[in-house]
Amino acid sequence: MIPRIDAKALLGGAAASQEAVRAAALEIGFMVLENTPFAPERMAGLIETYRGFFHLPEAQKARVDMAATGSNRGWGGMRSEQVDPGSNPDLKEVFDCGYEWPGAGRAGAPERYYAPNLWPDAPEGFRAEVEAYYREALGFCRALLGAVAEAIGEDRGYFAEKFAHPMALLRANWYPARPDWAGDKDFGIAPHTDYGCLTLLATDGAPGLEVLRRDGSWEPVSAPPGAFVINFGEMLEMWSGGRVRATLHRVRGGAAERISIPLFFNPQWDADVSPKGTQVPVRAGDHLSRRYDETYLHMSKAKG
Ligand SMILES: O=C(O)CCC(=O)C(=O)O
Ligand SMILES: [Fe+2]
Repeated sequence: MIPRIDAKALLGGAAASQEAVRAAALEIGFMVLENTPFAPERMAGLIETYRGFFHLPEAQKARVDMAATGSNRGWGGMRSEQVDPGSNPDLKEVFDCGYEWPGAGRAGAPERYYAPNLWPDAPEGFRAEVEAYYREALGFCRALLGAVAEAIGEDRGYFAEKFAHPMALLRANWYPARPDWAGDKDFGIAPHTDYGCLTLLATDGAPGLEVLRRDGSWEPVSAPPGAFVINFGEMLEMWSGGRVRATLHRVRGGAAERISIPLFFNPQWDADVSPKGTQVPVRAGDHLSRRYDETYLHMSKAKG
């Protein structure tokens, strides 16, 4: 069972909440956070703002198509991403924006990790609302990662100091109703693990997300606006020496459209995410680049 945890109690240091997070991180890889600082109305509004964008005519969305760029900022159309080589490309559209760091080049960071965002001219107010959420969600993720570090027996700052310029990516997923012709290899998002440390996932409350249990069955999980599904990614699994679990999950897609908004909380590009005591460093940027090249089809094509 995926635990449901009170965010206020957790961030206030309540021992029972910490214990629940510890079990979630080390055994399940998923948890639901309730009683968060994000009001349900605000999150429902954000979802409607993204919906307004996804419902625009295709030609208008194409003006911010990431496929015309070498990076992953802006709109990604249907089947533009394949998260599982054994399944077909995903039946979803996405809108991605990320961390902008004007000094990235001077610091030696490759441009792709901190590429400039692309903003559509509609719906009105889209950019301001999304940017405000990005900033606040980033702050919340920082606090949360500190609490997770503590819960698994590390210093609060153990991971946090590698997030000065996080390669954090805010995405909206739009899953239209599952088409009649869809088969066994067609998913809204095929089974995958997330690439980074921690994912803060807001949803419209509709079911759809399923998490792989150890017995091989799939457990549905949902959270209404204002609550979040949290899961842990590949970098945190590596960084913690395999203690924290990055768990497979998927969305098949249903009769009605569905929107989810994950914030992938990734460390800064040059963070070493190898386990303690290993001789060979693993740079966060290299891991992310490899996974991006494998999944965004416009990037794997660009590589030849
Ligand atoms: O839509 C969802 O509930 C999950 C999305 C997801 O797993 C992802 O974007 O990585
Ligand atoms: Fe995911």
